[in-house]
Amino acid sequence: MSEPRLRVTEIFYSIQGETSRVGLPTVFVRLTGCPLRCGYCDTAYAFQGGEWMTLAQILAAVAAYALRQVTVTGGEPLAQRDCPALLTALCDAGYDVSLETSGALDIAPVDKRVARIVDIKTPGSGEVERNLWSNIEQLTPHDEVKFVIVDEADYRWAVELLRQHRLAERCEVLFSPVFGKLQPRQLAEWILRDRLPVRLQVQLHKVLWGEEPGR
Ligand SMILES: C[S@@+](CC[C@H](N)C(=O)[O-])C[C@H]1O[C@@H](n2cnc3c(N)ncnc32)[C@H](O)[C@@H]1O
Ligand SMILES: Nc1nc2[nH]cc(C(=O)O)c2c(=O)[nH]1
Ligand code: SF4
Ligand SMILES: [Mg+2]
Repeated sequence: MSEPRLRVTEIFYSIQGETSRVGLPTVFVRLTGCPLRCGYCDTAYAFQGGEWMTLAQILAAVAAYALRQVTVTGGEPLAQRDCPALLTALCDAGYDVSLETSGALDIAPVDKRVARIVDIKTPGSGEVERNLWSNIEQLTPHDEVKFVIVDEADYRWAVELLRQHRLAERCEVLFSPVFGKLQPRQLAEWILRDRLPVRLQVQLHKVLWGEEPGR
């Protein structure tokens, strides 16, 4: 077998802006390419291009930041064959590793030490038919599911899924408004009204830096 190599758009460090790890200084490895086209995607610059890197090159670039938290994202990281090998190598190197994934690809090959953040694509994303529903049974308390919500119809849809699959009993559940499209305050009011056992999250990095790439 050839040495694992991945196409990488950027490796940078920032304040974690999403998930329950929000606020922690984190190194991000953004892998190139995505088979989905969510209407709201804020990372379309990662669809093409990138640079091929070996595992050793990626590990060296991550190590240079001297942080404990590492997030692998994209694009859609699991669309690259060698992503599971990268995640295992990062765990072996002692990092606290999380993965941001669209929920369209099987999360089973991912190292169990990795916190898998699984986005469930809503109708408003335009990619709802890509959800791989078998991922839900694989979620553990170490993982998180996330709904990125465009409008009230998306909200209602997410609440229905939450109840149907008892998601809050499986793992942390995140509800996040699409930036610039749904007011965080509106989503907060709905969550409070319905007494939902979910965590509201806004993208903290956009509060801090706006929509700058590499943040
Ligand atoms: C850029 S994606 C990369 C990982 C993977 N492709 C996914 O969709 O989960 C990282 C996260 O950003 C979210 N996201 C993308 N654009 C957004 C926006 N405009 N507002 C809020 N969240 C957004 C996605 O839904 C996803 O949860
Ligand atoms: N600061 C910051 N935090 C993030 N958490 C998840 C991100 C992502 O793009 O997946 C992200 C990102 O792009 N920037
Ligand atoms: S799956 Fe993620 S990277 Fe791909 S288009 Fe949707 S939000 Fe963007
Ligand atoms: Mg982002």
